Amino acid sequence: MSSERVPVELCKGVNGLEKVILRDVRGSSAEVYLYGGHVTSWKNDHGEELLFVSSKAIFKPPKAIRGGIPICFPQFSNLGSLEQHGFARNKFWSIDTDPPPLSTSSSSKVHIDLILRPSDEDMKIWLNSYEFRLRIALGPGGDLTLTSRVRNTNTDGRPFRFTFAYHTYFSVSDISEVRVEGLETHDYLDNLQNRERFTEQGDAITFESEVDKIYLSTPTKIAILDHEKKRTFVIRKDGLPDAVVWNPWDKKAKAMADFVDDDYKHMLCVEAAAIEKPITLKPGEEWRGIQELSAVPSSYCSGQLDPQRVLQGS
Ligand SMILES: O=P(O)(O)OC[C@H]1O[C@@H](O)[C@H](O)[C@@H](O)[C@@H]1O
Repeated sequence: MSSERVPVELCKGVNGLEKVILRDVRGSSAEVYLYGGHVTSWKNDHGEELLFVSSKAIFKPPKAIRGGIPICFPQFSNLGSLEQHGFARNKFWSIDTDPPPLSTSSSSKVHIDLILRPSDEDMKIWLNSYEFRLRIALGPGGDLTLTSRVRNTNTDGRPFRFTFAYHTYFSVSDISEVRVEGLETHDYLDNLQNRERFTEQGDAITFESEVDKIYLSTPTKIAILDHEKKRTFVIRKDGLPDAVVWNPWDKKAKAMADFVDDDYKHMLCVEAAAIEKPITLKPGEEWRGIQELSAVPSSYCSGQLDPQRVLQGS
């Protein structure tokens, strides 16, 4: 069998870091680095890359990889005493060879299960014992599903709390041509204005300057319409009420060492998250957060993209 057709392959990526390649028979694929449990590539069956990863991304611990899907856990942003976005994105995860069964359709798809457990050193920083299981599954239509299961394994009866985000960087043709549907009329905390609370207008979200907002209690479906590419990303989420929308724009882009000055034009982060109400788990309890991504050709209606068909369709 040629290596092209192996559905799950463990190999070396940038700087010799281990990565897993998932390949579906129809041609779509995904790549996951064990460093960070970090998805760095998701391609459709035409081989087109759907995620953004900066050409200046630093694939070297302890820096998180700039792009793809970093996992923010157990802290989103600086909302706590841990490092920015928590530590999961710069830990080495392991392949979970015997995960507890997941009663979802992902078992029949090409998938890989990863696990993160704290080392003794880690437990000095976050004083909790946990098991974080991450399944990455690629469907026959090219859809990519990430399922996180976090279990409290503290032996002294203590509960713990955490916040979480799938910090997904979508690849877009030109940020000025992009609209996000599904967040209009929802409340958000503006990270650029001391996290003050506002209500979004009734129109789709478009981009002409830096955006860094945490939308609260959002619908389970959000669409990103890329007018120029005639492509729509659909995000379906479960267990993740909030959604962060981030684009650093030109000034912040220049200030980031692992980002090309123009990169902001070609990416948009829409992050399925649990932030406003942190998740609390007692020992033995488990939380699940699921994000399913699909990319579909956009349909047109009187020259306009027709997001309703995407949002209301199955
Ligand atoms: O540079 P980092 O740590 O990957 O964070 C990138 C951005 O991540 C977003 O989720 C935050 O809302 C932003 O405030 C932050 O700047």
